Amino acid sequence: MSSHGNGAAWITVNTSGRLSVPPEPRIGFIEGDGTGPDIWRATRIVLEGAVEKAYGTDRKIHWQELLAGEKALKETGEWLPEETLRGIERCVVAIKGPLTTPVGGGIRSLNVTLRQVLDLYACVRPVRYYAGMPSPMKHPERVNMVVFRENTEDVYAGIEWPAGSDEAIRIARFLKESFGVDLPEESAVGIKPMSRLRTERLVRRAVRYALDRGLPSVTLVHKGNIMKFTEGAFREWGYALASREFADRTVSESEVYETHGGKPPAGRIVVKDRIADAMFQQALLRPEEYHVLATPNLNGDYLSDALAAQVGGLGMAPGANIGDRCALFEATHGTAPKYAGLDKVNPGSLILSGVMLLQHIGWNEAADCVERALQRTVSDKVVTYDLARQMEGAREVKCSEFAHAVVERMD
Ligand SMILES: NC(=O)C1=CN([C@@H]2O[C@H](COP(=O)(O)OP(=O)(O)OC[C@H]3O[C@@H](n4cnc5c(N)ncnc54)[C@H](OP(=O)(O)O)[C@@H]3O)[C@@H](O)[C@H]2O)C=CC1
Ligand SMILES: O=C(O)CCC(=O)C(=O)O
Ligand SMILES: [Mg+2]
Repeated sequence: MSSHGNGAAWITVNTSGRLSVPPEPRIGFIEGDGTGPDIWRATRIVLEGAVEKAYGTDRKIHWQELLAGEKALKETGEWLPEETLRGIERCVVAIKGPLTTPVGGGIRSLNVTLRQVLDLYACVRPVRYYAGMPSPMKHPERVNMVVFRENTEDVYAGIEWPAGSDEAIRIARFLKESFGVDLPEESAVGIKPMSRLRTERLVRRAVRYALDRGLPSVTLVHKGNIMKFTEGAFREWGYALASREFADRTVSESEVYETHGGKPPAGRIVVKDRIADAMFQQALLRPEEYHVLATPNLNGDYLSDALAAQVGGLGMAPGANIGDRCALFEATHGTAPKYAGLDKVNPGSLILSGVMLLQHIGWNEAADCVERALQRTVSDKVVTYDLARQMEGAREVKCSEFAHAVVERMD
């Protein structure tokens, strides 16, 4: 990893996770596959524009390129070089474009590997409405939720074997002999591990997030009626954690009705739970009742794209993978391969992930500058194809032109 720039310095993090950010931090970036290079170029223009606008020459980001995905394979022969993992740890804060994962076979997800290896256990995906965005909802402005998705276990742990493999046959035999469980012939087998400690640290982060921001509720989203000992346990562990560690700051929804006459006591957030299928319809019909959602990995993946669609689509859906030490910011969407290299897709999601990065390092003036300018750009109906096709009277611009339009609107 090269380092350059006279004042460039590393961000450091203490044992309680507090960052110390120099005026000219080195921040890692992975360009990504598919449309990644297009949206990264656009994002960089916007973030640099905002830092300059907010701080003049007093602050500056020194970007450190880290290789992953197709570019890494081409340049190093590896999909995810060790140097990249060490680079993210060294930088403490990094941002990435999307990386391709083949369906069915081939390499396992590099995105998931990054989260697991670096223990970035909370996938945080805020979903909010920017005025003027097209939406299939009557009241998209009522959607304002933050998804906290467990990022390291569940069916994403990658413990699975193909139908007919020696391992799948041995597991089927073991299940039959030990537990009398019959699997249909030629069954593929996957394992869904969900642990108490990993559930607790995710829910703890979600509750703290709600408390820090004065948000009214945290909802545990699970499929515990069917998967009783995994998703059902997520619910139980989540409630237990909230009442044990945040006893005087939280109240469960059932207590609200049973002992508080339907009104939560002042200063307490309500912890509630919803079964995942019901949560999708609640998000459409009663979104204003939900603020922070804490959920296992698979539910969180599905929910993030669905919620994004409610406020304008995957083009404006940011995210962060956060651990106790490092944070890696990335859009909710993938590589959108059919648009690769066309300078066409919406860089909004990665730009807003950059806003989350700026907030994470405490550069709130620059973060606000981007958000204001982005809002103005959308309000002026200067948008990429995805929004233009849903808007009356929009001016469709390319990905790079959108970035310049945002910078022009900075104050
Ligand atoms: N974190 C990551 O790096 C992720 C990686 N992936 C990977 O990405 C690859 C492609 O996945 P796929 O299922 O096609 O999902 P994608 O999210 O890449 O794309 C699906 C559709 O969403 C819309 N879309 C996505 N990004 C944008 C954008 N920036 N601006 C506007 N519209 C956008 C496009 O819709 P339309 O066709 O209507 O224009 C696109 O065809 C897979 O290999 C997958 O594994 C997927 C998710 C996350
Ligand atoms: O890793 C991938 O390719 C897909 C991951 C994904 O969809 C997500 O994290 O939202
Ligand atoms: Mg996804």
